[in-house]
Amino acid sequence: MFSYLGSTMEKPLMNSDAASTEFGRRIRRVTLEKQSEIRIQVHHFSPLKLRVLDGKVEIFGSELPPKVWLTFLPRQQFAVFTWYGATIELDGVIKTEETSTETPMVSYLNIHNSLQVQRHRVASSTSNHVPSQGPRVIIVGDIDSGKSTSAKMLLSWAAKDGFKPTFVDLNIGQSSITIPGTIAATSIEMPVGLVEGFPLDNAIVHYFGHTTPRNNLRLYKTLVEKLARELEEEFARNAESRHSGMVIDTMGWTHGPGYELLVHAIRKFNASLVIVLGQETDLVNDLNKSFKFKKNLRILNLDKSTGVFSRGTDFRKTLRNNNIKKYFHGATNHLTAYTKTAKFSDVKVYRIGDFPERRSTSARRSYNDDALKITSVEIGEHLENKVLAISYAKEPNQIISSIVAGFVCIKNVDIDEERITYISPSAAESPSNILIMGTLTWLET
Ligand SMILES: Nc1ncnc2c1ncn2[C@@H]1O[C@H](COP(=O)(O)OP(=O)(O)OP(=O)(O)O)[C@@H](O)[C@H]1O
Repeated sequence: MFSYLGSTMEKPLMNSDAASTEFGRRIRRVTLEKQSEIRIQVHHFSPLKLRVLDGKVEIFGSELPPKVWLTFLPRQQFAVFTWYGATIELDGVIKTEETSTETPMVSYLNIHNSLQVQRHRVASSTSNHVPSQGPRVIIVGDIDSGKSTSAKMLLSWAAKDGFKPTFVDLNIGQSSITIPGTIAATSIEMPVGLVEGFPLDNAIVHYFGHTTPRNNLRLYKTLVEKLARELEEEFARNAESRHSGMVIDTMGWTHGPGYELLVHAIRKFNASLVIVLGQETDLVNDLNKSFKFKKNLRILNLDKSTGVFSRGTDFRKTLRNNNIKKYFHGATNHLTAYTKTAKFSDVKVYRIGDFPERRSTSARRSYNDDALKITSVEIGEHLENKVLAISYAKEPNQIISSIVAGFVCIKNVDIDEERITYISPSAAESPSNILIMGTLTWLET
């Protein structure tokens, strides 16, 4: 399990009096009618505070506590939705805002209700005719079609109703559980945190090391298969998780090799429901053809919410950087990472497969004989700013089959002194000296 996190030092808090003086001046009240939502994009450089004055509201399936001021991060994009009407207060600068009664929430809730019926049926059945497996939902669609958001909703609603579904995150470009470039799963026991996000301490994490599967399609598939087997083993031991099923988030790559990866994931996780988001007639037809003979697989096409934000390349890059920053410094940047040093001889760095260290389309290789080859990497300045995973492998040949304990980021490589300086979120000694290198880098700003 994911152990190498969580003991980071708390930064001293800022004086909050000054903030609260300013705070009173900008408060704005918004009344939401029933089944409507306010869609908000927080300003890029300052946070937003929000509280519920009256009624019940939820953000992507997580209910907000009444009367408590909650802080949302710069750039955060979300919708505050109410089923029966509510009044909220906002304090801070908003980049964009829109209120709408046109939401797909009723259709999402209908899906949740049908999943709950299945969960209750498998949990209470003693009959051999009823499968003991809870629903396995995989959400597919174009980029920015709302896949991660709808996954969050289905998971949070299930957790609120007492189940413990497993969230499987295959979206290496915009990972939700931990840093980008990971293929991971975690059990959801309570609605997903509005700012903190998904629980990390019991997550099963594999490091792919790249933000696009094109760098090594074979490795991507291998790690997906590995994770699927690990979850089957977990479900065999744990009836509660098995009955609760899983919700799988995927990448927005739905054509060519991207489509093959979707089909592969649907098969390996033995999905029972594919939700296709958006106007994707071709994708739905292709999936229907590919799974013509798969019994017990439903393919459902749902509208994409008009509230989903489209995010450009630069914004996505910033989100990836923020995600890595969150790992080292906490969701609200309130933690200080530990700076450590190690002798070259104390660490062993490996790479999986053959990939260009810098981005170059022409040099990309995706499916070759070397795709799963483990090679030792010479320590040098090229490692500066690289994010490396700490593998639980005891030997290099176990690297692909092992999960990772966490990540470090190399800050400096001193060739003369043969020492590296790196940051880590944990004061504890690293559980292993085997590190995995991909193309993921992070430059702290
Ligand atoms: N109804 C909504 N109102 C406001 N913002 C929303 C709404 N639904 C989704 N969003 C925001 O839109 C952005 C894109 O949504 P989401 O991450 O769910 O899409 P995705 O299909 O998973 O994207 P990708 O494939 O690129 O990972 C996110 O920032 C999300 O918080």
